[in-house]
Amino acid sequence: MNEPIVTLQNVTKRIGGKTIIDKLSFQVPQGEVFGFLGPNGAGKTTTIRMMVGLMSLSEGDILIGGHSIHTDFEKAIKQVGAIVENPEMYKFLSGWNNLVHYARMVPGITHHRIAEVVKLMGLENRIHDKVKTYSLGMRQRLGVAQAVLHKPRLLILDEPTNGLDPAGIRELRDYLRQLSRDEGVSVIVSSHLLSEMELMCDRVAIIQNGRLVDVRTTKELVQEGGRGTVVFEVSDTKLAHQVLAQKDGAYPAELQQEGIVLQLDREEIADVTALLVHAGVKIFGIHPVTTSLEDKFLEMTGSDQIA
Ligand SMILES: Nc1ncnc2c1ncn2[C@@H]1O[C@H](COP(=O)(O)OP(=O)(O)OP(=O)(O)O)[C@@H](O)[C@H]1O
Repeated sequence: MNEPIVTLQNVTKRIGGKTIIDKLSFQVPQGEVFGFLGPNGAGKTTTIRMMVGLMSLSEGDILIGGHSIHTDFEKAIKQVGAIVENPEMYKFLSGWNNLVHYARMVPGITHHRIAEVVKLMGLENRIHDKVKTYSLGMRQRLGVAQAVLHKPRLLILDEPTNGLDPAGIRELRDYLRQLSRDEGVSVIVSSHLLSEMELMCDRVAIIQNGRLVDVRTTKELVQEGGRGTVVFEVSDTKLAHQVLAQKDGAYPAELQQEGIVLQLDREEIADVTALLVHAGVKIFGIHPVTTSLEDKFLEMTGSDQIA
């Protein structure tokens, strides 16, 4: 693992005698897109507010680029760009003028740098239009552009995909990946949307009730996801059913209107496909019904609060 950009050490937050965050410890390696995943009320926003200095810690420490948020606050926070609540933009100004206005408050930001981030976030064609004419996705990207103007090493976005449609989510993901590649910035995004995290992140920390459940690469989570429901759309469902029935109950299949339905892990999907093709059954489609990350999440947290 690279040197971590963020280290949480036993981070605890109590409000009014209630423990909201309970001894949370994990590290975010540099250069990763890291997901902070948990059901509503798990404590994602509270943790992020502590990471960006908007809220004090009751106990523990957060190191950013090796600097303690307690003893070296200025140096720690200088390395962070963030969108915690909706980014405040002047809707009647252009995107460009919003960035120029913001840049006046931060020493050392040139017009050249503004143009650079505008290009990085794919806003160059519309940057001189008023923000009120922007789509939600464009406003989010303008917010990200603003947050990275000062070249932070770490970008933190709280629920950045809220309200975006799937196309907007994919677009944001691609721009964040590009930003991570081109500027070497590490990105932390929080979400309760598992399918998004799977697409967007290299690694995820899963939290529930203010406690860490697990930290895994999304690849590991998907591979370990266990069995999921898979629908095979085939030319002859009866023949397919017979072929699988001959395998001594190894592949119990249900016949449904849309095809045959089985509970399989990844390896078994390949085996069943080979069996059917070998028996002369045409396969028109193989559709996993739930993503394995979602199954894994339910298994880990026992929560039904997923999107
Ligand atoms: N200022 C506060 N006073 C009392 N309780 C609070 C305060 N802020 C947060 N909480 C509680 O702490 C818990 C965690 O809240 P938090 O907003 O961090 O969760 P979250 O994971 O970001 O959830 P969501 O996805 O709904 O935003 C919740 O039970 C919330 O009610």
